[in-house]
Amino acid sequence: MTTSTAPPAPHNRPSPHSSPAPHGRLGPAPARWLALCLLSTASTGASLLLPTALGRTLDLLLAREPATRWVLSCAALVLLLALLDAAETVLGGTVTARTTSWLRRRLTGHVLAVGPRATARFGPGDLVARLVGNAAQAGTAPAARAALLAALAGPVGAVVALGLISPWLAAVFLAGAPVLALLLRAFARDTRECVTRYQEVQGRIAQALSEAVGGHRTIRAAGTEDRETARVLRPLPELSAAGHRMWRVQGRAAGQSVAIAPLLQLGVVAVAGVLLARHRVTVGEVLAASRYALLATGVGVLVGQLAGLARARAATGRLDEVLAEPPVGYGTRRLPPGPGRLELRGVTALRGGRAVLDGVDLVVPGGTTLAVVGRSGAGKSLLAAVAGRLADPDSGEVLLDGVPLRELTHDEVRGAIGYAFERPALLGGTLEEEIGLGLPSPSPARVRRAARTARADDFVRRLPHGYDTLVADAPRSGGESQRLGLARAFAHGGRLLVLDDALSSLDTVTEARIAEALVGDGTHGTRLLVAHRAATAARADAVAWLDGGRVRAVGPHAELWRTAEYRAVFGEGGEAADRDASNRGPT
Ligand SMILES: Nc1ncnc2c1ncn2[C@@H]1O[C@H](COP(=O)(O)OP(=O)(O)OP(=O)(O)O)[C@@H](O)[C@H]1O
Repeated sequence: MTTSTAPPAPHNRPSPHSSPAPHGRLGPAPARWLALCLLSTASTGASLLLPTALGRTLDLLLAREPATRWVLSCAALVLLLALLDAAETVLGGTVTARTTSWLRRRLTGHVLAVGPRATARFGPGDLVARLVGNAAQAGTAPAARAALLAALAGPVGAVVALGLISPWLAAVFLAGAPVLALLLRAFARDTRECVTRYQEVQGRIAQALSEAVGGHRTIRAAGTEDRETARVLRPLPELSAAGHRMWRVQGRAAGQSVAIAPLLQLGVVAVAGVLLARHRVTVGEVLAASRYALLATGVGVLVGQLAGLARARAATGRLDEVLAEPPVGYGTRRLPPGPGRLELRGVTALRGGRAVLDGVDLVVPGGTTLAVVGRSGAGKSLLAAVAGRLADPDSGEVLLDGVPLRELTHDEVRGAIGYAFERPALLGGTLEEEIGLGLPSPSPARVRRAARTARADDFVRRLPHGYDTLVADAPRSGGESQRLGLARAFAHGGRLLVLDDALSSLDTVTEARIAEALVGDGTHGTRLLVAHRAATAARADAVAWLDGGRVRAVGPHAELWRTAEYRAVFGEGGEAADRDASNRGPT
């Protein structure tokens, strides 16, 4: 069974989910994001006005002049700050939630548009970690960016306000500002590095865990639970190291800012004191200057915002890696009417640097059945995948009724080709929905007819809710699952049906009945069967004998059977040699 994936099609066309361009910096709700920026900036503006208002109030009170208006202004500013803060929290949460949901939708669509190549490159566990954890972190990016803008506006505004009180005050602060700027830059860089590392290790743990969950029977049978736990958790020390480094970086930045910020504040207040003594500023202005100095050196706020943004950006980088994988491209052509003639012309497919299919030429006339046989690893599953455009060849062409599959639209190719696999993936609906999967409007009669042909109708009807039973509530054997997969393929009814080892778990009687129905009634179009049993091959109109990725011979089974090497493919019991069905995963 092929677990591999094809390299990108040489002439990909964009699909609805295809745009690999990284998402916009403003996220999916630019109006809300702008509103958030305005709110944050307004909040910063109000906090910048407050010291001036307080200073002015103090001056008036000291001069025993009426200050009611200014006292009320101060109260209004404090109230405004509280309201803006509440609005910011609500709007920030909304922007984050919308961005996260948008990213998850986009990533899910993209992963499915890329197909098995995405799973092969990242692994299912890591993909889930990116989709769940990293998408949530990346979703905070627009709100974090807005918060950082506002946090930066605070110190900038405070320096301007200091300059308005006295240029000397601004000069004192600006003398020390480069050190603060360098400190923040180094902090942002170091944080990003360790956060990226942290998230990458998390992804590896998730991947190992998903392998362990998928293989729990094997682990239990081998009694290797402890070893497996140790394997899943092996990256923990790396995770811990990255976490500790993150705290060290944060601690160092906080420590350095604690050392520098008070010095700067002290300098500003000292100069303000000198200016007061020389009657160049008022007492109220000294009060305002001391508060502006606090605002200007608000590195603590900036450090927090920067750390949040670094986390969000690192997560965004991990999502962008997935989004950069090109999706499968489709063409614009439709199929002409035809019997379902399948043609492979010089098909070569590389995997792991070697040609798993090597210049395969095959023609399956419309309405006939071709069995593909060969030893394990001969390339049968890859040939089945290429024939139904689940993978693209690296060179050569696959044509259905004379049209290259790559030139067909998505709906045309999926509507024309039905599939059944050794282990069908049943995706969580009712059995009726699962059998009708992919059909625009599957009628109950069509679903039941297909189930009867696949010998699935009996056991489905024995279930308490029959066809309405949810997949999760339908206990089934491997053979019963296969029959549901076959029913799905029969219900599909396209002009080409590809069965990739889809009869292997059936008892011989059931297999014989299904194969007879499939081959005999002529309603299933053209059929390509990957077969391990000699009896299945014998029922086909012709057999393609695959050996080491090449077609060794094509002909009726009875004719090929005269060759000892062909017989050896099926082994003594009539089954293909060297098979190890136990390692195959759901398809
Ligand atoms: N991504 C990959 N990287 C390297 N080799 C791969 C990859 N995918 C598949 N192969 C190899 O390609 C060969 C053909 O695989 P395929 O699944 O088509 O064999 P098969 O004939 O269907 O075997 P079986 O009868 O055991 O199912 C195998 O040797 C397999 O190891």
